[in-house]
Amino acid sequence: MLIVADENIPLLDAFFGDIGEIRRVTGRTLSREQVQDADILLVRSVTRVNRELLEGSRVRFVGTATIGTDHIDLEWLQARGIGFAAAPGCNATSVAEYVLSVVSLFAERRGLDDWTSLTVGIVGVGNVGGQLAQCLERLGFEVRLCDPPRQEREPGAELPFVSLAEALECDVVTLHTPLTRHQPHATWHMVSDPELALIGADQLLINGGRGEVVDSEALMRRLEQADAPLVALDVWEHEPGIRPDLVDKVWLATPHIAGYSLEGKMQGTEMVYRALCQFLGLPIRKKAGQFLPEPAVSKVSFTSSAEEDEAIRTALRVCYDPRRDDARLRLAMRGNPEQRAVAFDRLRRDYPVRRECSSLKIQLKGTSKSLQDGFRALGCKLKI
Ligand SMILES: NC(=O)C1=CN([C@@H]2O[C@H](COP(=O)(O)OP(=O)(O)OC[C@H]3O[C@@H](n4cnc5c(N)ncnc54)[C@H](O)[C@@H]3O)[C@@H](O)[C@H]2O)C=CC1
Ligand SMILES: O=C(O)C(=O)[C@H](O)COP(=O)(O)O
Repeated sequence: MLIVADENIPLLDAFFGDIGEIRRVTGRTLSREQVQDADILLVRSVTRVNRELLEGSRVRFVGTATIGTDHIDLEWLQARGIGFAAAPGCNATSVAEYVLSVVSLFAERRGLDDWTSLTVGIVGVGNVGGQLAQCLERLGFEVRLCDPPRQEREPGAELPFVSLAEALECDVVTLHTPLTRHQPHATWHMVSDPELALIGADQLLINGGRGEVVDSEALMRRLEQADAPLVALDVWEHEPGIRPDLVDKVWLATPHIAGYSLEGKMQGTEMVYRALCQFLGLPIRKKAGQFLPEPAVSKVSFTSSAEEDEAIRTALRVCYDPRRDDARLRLAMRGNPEQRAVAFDRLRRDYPVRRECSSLKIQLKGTSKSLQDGFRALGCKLKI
């Protein structure tokens, strides 16, 4: 059995080595010829999987080790009877930690002692938005949730949903919707001139979903105005050929790596492995956890002198500080368009190991219950 797989999927040999022969390919440039004789195709978000790629091939199962599926023509796969699996929720914790870290930097920039005084509007309350909301609420933030499809599906739900306009009133607005083009709730360019006009200079807009959810022409126009909001973009229209002038204008610019914790990537591989085993009728013998290495930083201690917010933010940034990715992306924006696109993908391919807060043991001596609860909200292991 031939498995054609994106070389950026971690642990390919460990998970799939005894299922078939693996041919590693560059996901961005995968061609019909490379996939023609494959039985199984494993991709990440950069490969468009559709009729143009697969017509006439032997492929009978496609797996994407990602949450998003906007790069896959699901209808065509279904019509052809080709098996499919994605990895819902695999890197939701990683994205939530990215957002928390960005919010912590924003609070510092605003000179806030208490970062939980910020209100946070979450647009798209699925695996990522839901996990983020839960964590923020446990930390003491006021959170507003906007998810019209869920609001319709769950009319009697306990969760109070708000409109997009109401979410846009929050100090921080963070986008976690999939990219969709079908009405009534299409997200393509969901945030354009009218929506951007609703957020002002003391607010922060984060996009951790898909680049095309925000109209980048409109965003450029808004960022040229004196009362423009701060913007943190992890995802961009037209990746990898993103606009350097937009990178210049946004406050925090990262190369679509919010979900790039090692745990998140490895879980993505495991989920596709499990689905493939089911598809082929094979026993499931492996788990991502068995391959997780020891983290570089495993323990952090705080004493009774620790200031609560400060301690939480320190631990968060031990795991992930987006400023390093921001600096690297800005450097990568030198050169001509082709060089910039290559540099964008290289940053993602050669991404350093990043671990989630759950990899961190927090030692607390004489600290308050609320600080302990804060670390629990982050998923850290506690030693009290
Ligand atoms: N930046 C990154 O590295 C990553 C980005 N993503 C992106 O984040 C997206 C969300 O991920 P999950 O939460 O796991 O997906 P999910 O499918 O669990 O949740 C998405 C939520 O968005 C809601 N939604 C759909 N249309 C909406 C609209 N017009 N307005 C408001 N809400 C709407 C849905 O009802 C759903 O509850 C993915 O589809 C993917 O595109 C995911 C992982 C990593
Ligand atoms: O899971 C998703 O959806 C994502 O956006 C991934 O984190 C993107 O990673 P790549 O598939 O582009 O490596």
